[in-house]
Amino acid sequence: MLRRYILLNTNKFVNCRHVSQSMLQSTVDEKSGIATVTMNKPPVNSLNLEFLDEINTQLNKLQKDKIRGMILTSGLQKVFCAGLDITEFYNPNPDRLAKFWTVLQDTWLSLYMASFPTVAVINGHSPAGGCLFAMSCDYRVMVGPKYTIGLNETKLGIVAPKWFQDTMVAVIGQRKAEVSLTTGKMYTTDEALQVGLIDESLPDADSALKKGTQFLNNFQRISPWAFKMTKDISRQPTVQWLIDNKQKDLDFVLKFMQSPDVQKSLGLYLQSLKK
Ligand SMILES: CCCCCCCCCCC/C=C/C(=O)SCCNC(=O)CCNC(=O)[C@H](O)C(C)(C)COP(=O)(O)OP(=O)(O)OC[C@H]1O[C@@H](n2cnc3c(N)ncnc32)[C@H](O)[C@@H]1OP(=O)(O)O
Repeated sequence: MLRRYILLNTNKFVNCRHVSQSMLQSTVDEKSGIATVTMNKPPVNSLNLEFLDEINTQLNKLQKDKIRGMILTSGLQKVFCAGLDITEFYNPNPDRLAKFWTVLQDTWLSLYMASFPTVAVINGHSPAGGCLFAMSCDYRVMVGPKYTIGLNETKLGIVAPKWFQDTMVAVIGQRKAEVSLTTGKMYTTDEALQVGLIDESLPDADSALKKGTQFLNNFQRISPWAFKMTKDISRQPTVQWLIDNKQKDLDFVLKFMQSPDVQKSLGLYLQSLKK
């Protein structure tokens, strides 16, 4: 559907195509070809099976539409994305858990290897899976100073899978990633900037969106083919393990998540969140 002059979260009217409207809003600026994909699943954009499926479908559609770049952001007040929906793991139905994990693997591959340049405008907290999504974009602009970002899995009594860990290593390096992962460190915006987990920190969402757009505009003078080949070569070592081990990764998660110790930790963590 083509709609002109719709209001974007920058409070500016722009010429754009409205692609979808549900838990995910996607608009494409017709002049620049840049899509803004806004996650809008209250209260915290937690990634459950249906939401992940919608994100993956949208990423594949944007790829087919040959957009020139994408900004991934949140429509919520103070959360970019709270990570994977923990209720998918707690007392799971094995069939649903298998579908959930498979869609997560596919969504990550679609985002990490997107043929177009991607920017995460991190306008709220971004733990665990939220941090994974941000790290999978080509550039990260975060609104500071009050939000946090990191892979906090050990704090839940669980383990970040190899491909989560490898994604962090690719962004901040082996040593910093190891300390960050083992301690389940959640970084403040300033700390994240210092360690290289984010590329820029801006005081408000509007300036962060502008900065993200500026980054994407760099690619107006770069051939999409040259961009994609370069990104493929750079990211291939990080994705190859999952491509070769999707079933093994899934089998491990199914077994791990059904173990009584892990269920106990998750139950306690869920309870602490409710408090
Ligand atoms: C050898 C190899 C082994 C490999 C084995 C692999 C095993 C699998 C690995 C799985 C990897 C997991 C990745 C993840 O992403 S797990 C999710 C981690 N996320 C978190 O810890 C975030 C928790 N949430 C928060 O910290 C806060 O909610 C947040 C800062 C994001 C926002 O705070 P705020 O005060 O705004 O909101 P509330 O805390 O009041 O939350 C509102 C309601 O939302 C519920 N909630 C929050 N987060 C989640 C979530 N991730 N999933 C489900 N539900 C969530 C929260 O309970 C509140 O609910 P109620 O309104 O009902 O109280």
